[in-house]
Amino acid sequence: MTDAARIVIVDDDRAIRWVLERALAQPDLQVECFERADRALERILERPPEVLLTDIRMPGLDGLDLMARVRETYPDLPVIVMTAHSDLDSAVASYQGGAFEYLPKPFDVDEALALVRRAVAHARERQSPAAVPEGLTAEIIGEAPAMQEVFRAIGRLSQSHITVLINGESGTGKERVAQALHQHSPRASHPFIALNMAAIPKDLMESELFGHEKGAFTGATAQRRGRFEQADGGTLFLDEIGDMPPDTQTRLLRVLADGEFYRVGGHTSVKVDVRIIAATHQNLERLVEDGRFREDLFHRLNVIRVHLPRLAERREDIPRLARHFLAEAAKELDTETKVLTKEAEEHLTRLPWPGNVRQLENTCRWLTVMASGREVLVDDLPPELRQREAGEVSPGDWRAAFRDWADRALAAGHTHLLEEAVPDFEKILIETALKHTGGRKGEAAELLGWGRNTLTRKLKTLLPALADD
Ligand SMILES: Nc1ncnc2c1ncn2[C@@H]1O[C@H](COP(=O)(O)OP(=O)(O)OP(=O)(O)O)[C@@H](O)[C@H]1O
Repeated sequence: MTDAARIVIVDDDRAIRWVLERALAQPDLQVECFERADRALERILERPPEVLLTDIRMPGLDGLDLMARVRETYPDLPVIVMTAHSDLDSAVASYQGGAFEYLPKPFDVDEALALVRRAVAHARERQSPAAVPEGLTAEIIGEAPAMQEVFRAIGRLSQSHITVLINGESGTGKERVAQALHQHSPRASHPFIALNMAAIPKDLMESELFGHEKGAFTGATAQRRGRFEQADGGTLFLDEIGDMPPDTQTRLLRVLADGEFYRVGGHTSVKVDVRIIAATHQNLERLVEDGRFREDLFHRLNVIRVHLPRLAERREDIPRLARHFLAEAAKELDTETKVLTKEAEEHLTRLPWPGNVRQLENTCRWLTVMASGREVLVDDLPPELRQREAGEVSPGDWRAAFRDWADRALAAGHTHLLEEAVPDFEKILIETALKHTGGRKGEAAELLGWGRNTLTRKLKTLLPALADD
């Protein structure tokens, strides 16, 4: 078993500290409470915990200052903020890019415990490579020929500082390969910093990459080092590079050419030595053709290309990957490791896996929690995976695709998702029902389970071309 995870709690309210200390009194957690943020900061700098839980409003150093200070030294330390909603925006802005969770007050103790456990798992997954023995963070499973090709590339590139562009669908392991490239490079003892372009609001991107000076914009209360500076001597992994806005592309190109840049609002240039590994699931050539990605930047990044195959193109790896993820999930949840029956393993091997390795990993985590016995049967699989054979579209597929859409939309900063999704959802059902009834609306309403009047009303707003006037 791994050591107990250390959690630091900061709140000036004694009652909250008391409740949390009891809620988190678990064998796998070790809690330290602080009434004042300055004391907590001293402790954190002396010995960083796995997770920090902090209130925002406190006398003296407040939660925002505390996060800013912690972030300078431990940019990836997961922070859980306990606060009323009104303070959330400033909290997010001050910890932008770091792992961040939000626990609205008043909270439920089970919810707090679940959130802390998730943050611990996250912290352990992302522990800085420098602190973890080599090989452990980037173990890549792959015996399929397509993966052997990837390993050969990692080997060939191991002594180099060259820029690499990794291509592959979401969840195929691009970040993992980037980590492996870093760990097997001469830069291994320096930081590996990962940044996902799709997850950062556009207006914060430049400050995230290049840092800012105090007073550069509203909210810039202190000077901040950007990811480029943090990665000095090491590797900067730019995920979803296709989502980088044009202005930032221009700036990045200049940095790559000159090796120096200015912090936002700064007048002194900063010199860095950073290796770039970029990744995308998009077709960058097409983005260049469409004028959405700078051609010169594309050529700078596209020096060596590594392609990660979809999981469905390396099915032979599925059993080993599944065993590995089941063992990992058991360790993480401190429970026994589930074992797949031959039938379940064969079934998993035939599925289409649109979410690739990440979907398989999540499925294994799900099974570890949900399967009733130690042996996993086909019937234990989540319902949407039970029936599905490769290439066949089952009624459950849309849920996975839909979940994926919601994930991406949120990661890209969309809000009001229901307003976006519900009309499309209804439109698709109406169109399909009408197709089945040859356009007869009364019957279509029945198929949908609506009254005729409801359908008429919906058609007017959603599909005016089909509405009666
Ligand atoms: N070959 C592999 N062996 C073991 N674990 C893997 C492998 N490939 C991927 N994983 C795991 O699967 C998950 C998804 O991988 P990763 O985050 O690297 O994918 P990605 O292609 O960067 O995804 P995205 O484009 O969505 O960010 C991670 O938890 C990673 O550790």
